[in-house]
Amino acid sequence: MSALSVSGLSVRFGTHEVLRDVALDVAPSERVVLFGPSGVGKTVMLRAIAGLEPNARGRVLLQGRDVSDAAPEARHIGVAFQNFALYPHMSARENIASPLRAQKRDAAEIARRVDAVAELLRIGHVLDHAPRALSNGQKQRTALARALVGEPRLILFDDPLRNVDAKLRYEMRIELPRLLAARETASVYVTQDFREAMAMGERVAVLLDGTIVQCAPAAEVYDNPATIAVARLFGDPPMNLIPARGVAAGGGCRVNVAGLAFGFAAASPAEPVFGVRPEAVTLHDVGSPGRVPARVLAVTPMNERQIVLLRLADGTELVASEAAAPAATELHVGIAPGAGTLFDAASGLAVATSPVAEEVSA
Ligand SMILES: Nc1ncnc2c1ncn2[C@@H]1O[C@H](COP(=O)(O)OP(=O)(O)OP(=O)(O)O)[C@@H](O)[C@H]1O
Repeated sequence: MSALSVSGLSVRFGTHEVLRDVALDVAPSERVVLFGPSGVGKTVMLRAIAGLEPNARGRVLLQGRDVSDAAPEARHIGVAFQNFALYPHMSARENIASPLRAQKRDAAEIARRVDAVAELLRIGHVLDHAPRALSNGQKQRTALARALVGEPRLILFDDPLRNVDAKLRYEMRIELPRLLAARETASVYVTQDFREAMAMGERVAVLLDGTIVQCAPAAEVYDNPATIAVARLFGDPPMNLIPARGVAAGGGCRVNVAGLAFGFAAASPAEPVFGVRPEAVTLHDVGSPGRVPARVLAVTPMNERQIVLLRLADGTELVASEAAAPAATELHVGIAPGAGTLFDAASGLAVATSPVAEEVSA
């Protein structure tokens, strides 16, 4: 039975429809990332699941139990927000204990569980501090401890690492999935950072224009984005999107992309666009069939990689991601075998993946 099952979720503020008939299922212990650009409705969706959004319509089931009309405290969901949301007048210990007090647990049990979760998150030594006397990292850990302490079956994370430094973010990307797995806790984790989505989510749900346009394992969203909009958002540098020409061939189509040709097992859309990740663009010193001449326009270092901007003979610009900067400025470009997605510019949808490279006929 799903840890969380959302269906028909709609939220409207006046004439602004933020969410439209959204559905999402989260399996027990599963980590799902809710990914999307700023203002798309990620926080609104979490608030609706938690019972904090009065404008929400639709059904929310937790372990099969319909909580659509239940008050937030009756849902037993852990929540961690990006701004920590600690009570300023309470110590870290009292903050962490607050969900247990709301559940009317006895004092001995509260003390035991707070100590255990504080030890897990390495904040045992600051439990008596007020939030203003905690570092940002300690505040974040206190907020996480509060979300975990009631041992909820589901935790909602609203971009919890947005306001913390790079070191803590890195630590938490490793620690948090371990912690959630050890406690068999399902989670919905909001972020607009695709790297965080890749690190935190077993599946990524991409929210755009009021609906979830793709919900799939993180690597699949990266390799095979369902729409051009997802391809533009998910990845940095983003996928190359190159207008192409397509003709029917065999049972599928043959697509010409800046002097290269690929066969896809689908009919050609009227306005084909060939998408390819920068990592799948290969650079070579010598030409051969399946390669086209290119000139290096710029090389920019990015996270240990070199981002190479290229111009092909027909004027197409393409980005490659390389381990080292190319030595020459005139070189030859190919596409890794099987890489590439065919999109339809008219609908914005992906229509085929896994192309077969073909010889270019004159
Ligand atoms: N109470 C409200 N009344 C009116 N509009 C609201 C209300 N709450 C949210 N909105 C609007 O709903 C939209 C979605 O907001 P939301 O905070 O969910 O975005 P988000 O995807 O979480 O963005 P970010 O990543 O920047 O946090 C925004 O346009 C916001 O202005």
